[in-house]
Amino acid sequence: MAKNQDFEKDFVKLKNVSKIYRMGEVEIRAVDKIEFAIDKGEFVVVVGPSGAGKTTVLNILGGMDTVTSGDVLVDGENIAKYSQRKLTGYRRDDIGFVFQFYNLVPNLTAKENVELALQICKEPLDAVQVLKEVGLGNRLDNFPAQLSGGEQQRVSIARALAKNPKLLLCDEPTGALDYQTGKAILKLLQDTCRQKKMTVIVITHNSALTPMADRVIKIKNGKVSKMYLNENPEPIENIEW
Ligand SMILES: Nc1ncnc2c1ncn2[C@@H]1O[C@H](COP(=O)(O)OP(=O)(O)OP(=O)(O)O)[C@@H](O)[C@H]1O
Repeated sequence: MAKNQDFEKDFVKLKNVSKIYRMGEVEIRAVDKIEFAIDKGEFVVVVGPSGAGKTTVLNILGGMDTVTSGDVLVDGENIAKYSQRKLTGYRRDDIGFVFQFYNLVPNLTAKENVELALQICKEPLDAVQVLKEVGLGNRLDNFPAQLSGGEQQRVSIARALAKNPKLLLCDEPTGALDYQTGKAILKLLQDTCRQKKMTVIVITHNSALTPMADRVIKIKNGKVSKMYLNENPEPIENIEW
């Protein structure tokens, strides 16, 4: 992968970021002075046990949650210092989110689900074009209930990609899918990263998936326990788990 150009380095950078939830007397450090950086166009896998803080980190990066302290730099902007109003714009224009459950609107077709999301963002791509790219060119007018789980997840990925986001954030995107379908979705995410030079961050609890990533970030107890780069990331097809 052609990297190491200065402008692509540290596209995302978390500096000394903490997120503390206070529940009465109890203090939960979901994220504890975490630090890491990601270059532009990388395919990143975030792994760690349940409760390690993975979702909290992703939600902070996506502007869905705020930090207790620390700095969150995305494309040179410190979003930790954003007002609520600026964060709303950031979520709308700069972030594509893919969740375990697809969150499609049941009474809208695949095409309408994507178009709906595009109504609120600044520089959207063409909904039909993106649906074709994710392999759904012949399912544009189907409702979610007429699509398989994998196809519904493709719609939700198209919905996120059509926003032309700076970051594509995926929280357990294959959690509700069977093995083969999950693999196909991960392949789509890896291919998208390569073809669109999109920065893609995928959370998983499955450490067998780490060879597919350019960068692996292991999180434990709200901190990075290990981070490394794979010189030669494996195509998903070659990974078995
Ligand atoms: N809104 C909240 N209020 C209180 N505690 C929270 C809240 N959100 C998360 N936590 C706590 O913060 C810690 C980290 O949670 P988080 O969901 O980020 O972990 P995770 O690594 O994504 O886990 P999982 O793989 O199970 O989803 C957990 O102990 C969790 O209970």
